[in-house]
Amino acid sequence: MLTVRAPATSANLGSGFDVFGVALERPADVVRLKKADRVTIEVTGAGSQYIPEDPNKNTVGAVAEALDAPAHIQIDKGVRPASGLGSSAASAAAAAVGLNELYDRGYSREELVPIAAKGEAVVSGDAHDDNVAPSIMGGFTIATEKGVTQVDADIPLVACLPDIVVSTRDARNVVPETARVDQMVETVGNAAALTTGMHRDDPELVGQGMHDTVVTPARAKLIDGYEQVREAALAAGATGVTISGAGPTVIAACAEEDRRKIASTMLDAFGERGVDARVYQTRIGRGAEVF
Ligand SMILES: Nc1ncnc2c1ncn2[C@@H]1O[C@H](COP(=O)(O)OP(=O)(O)O)[C@@H](O)[C@H]1O
Ligand SMILES: N[C@@H](CCOP(=O)(O)O)C(=O)O
Repeated sequence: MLTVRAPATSANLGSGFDVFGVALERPADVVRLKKADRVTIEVTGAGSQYIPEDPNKNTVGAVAEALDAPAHIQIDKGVRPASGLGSSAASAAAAAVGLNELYDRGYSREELVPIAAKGEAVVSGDAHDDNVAPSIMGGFTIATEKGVTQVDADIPLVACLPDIVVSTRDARNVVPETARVDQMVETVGNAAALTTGMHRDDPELVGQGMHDTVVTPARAKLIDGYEQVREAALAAGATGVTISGAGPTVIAACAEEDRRKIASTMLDAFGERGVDARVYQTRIGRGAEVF
């Protein structure tokens, strides 16, 4: 029996749609794996009633198949599904890291990223790597077709999860098919600022780089109160605010000393719209850990 803790992640960070991602210090999924003749899955924890235990429908089933590694897989969800915090990816990342070790397959962390992404294809129809990459490798990741670049960044974050369900599949359907050249120019500038900010552990530069006028405005319509929460967080000192992944979580970058105030301000702003929410005061953290 092997236990793996794989962290929640925040993908996109505004300017890095389908490319950027960060591992969060908390929350996380804890997955226990035992060799078996066939794949069986058991799910407990946050939102487990909405997660299928059928290996053809759970992200870990696709990973076990890709690694030819049948096992009994117990998933204790710390990351609620359809949260924008890489819930489906956290389980897939844990399964990839755990089964690789259990069956001694010898893949590197980077090689496990496309394998774990096969799980994402099961739920969102697309094998995007931007959640599984940071959940497996930790820190800030840039995932492209050429592979993953990883930086051990340290930035304080607030992730505010409203009691709204937005499935990644639905949120991908509202992404505009085209962007203007001026939006492309702005996106390149913001993405470059964010990447430099990650290298320097600079929350100002990271926050500045989270601005996006292409994908975020289209998706904001799916999150009741998004604009109010964003403005409240910025007024409380956040250096940047955007939708985490496909939403509905709203994520803010900040200086350490402002984090607590920003967290309570975001909760209050959702509350004023009559939306219950929970908040994680967190920071960029490590990738999947095996116990
Ligand atoms: N191991 C898993 N953990 C979480 N969700 C899963 C898992 N396997 C399948 N799913 C399904 O994936 C969907 C949630 O994934 P997604 O919409 O990408 O949300 P998130 O942004 O939290 O990853 C739900 O329909 C859920 O039932
Ligand atoms: N790049 C993807 C990321 C989805 O993240 P999730 O945490 O909502 O699953 C997208 O924006 O569609």
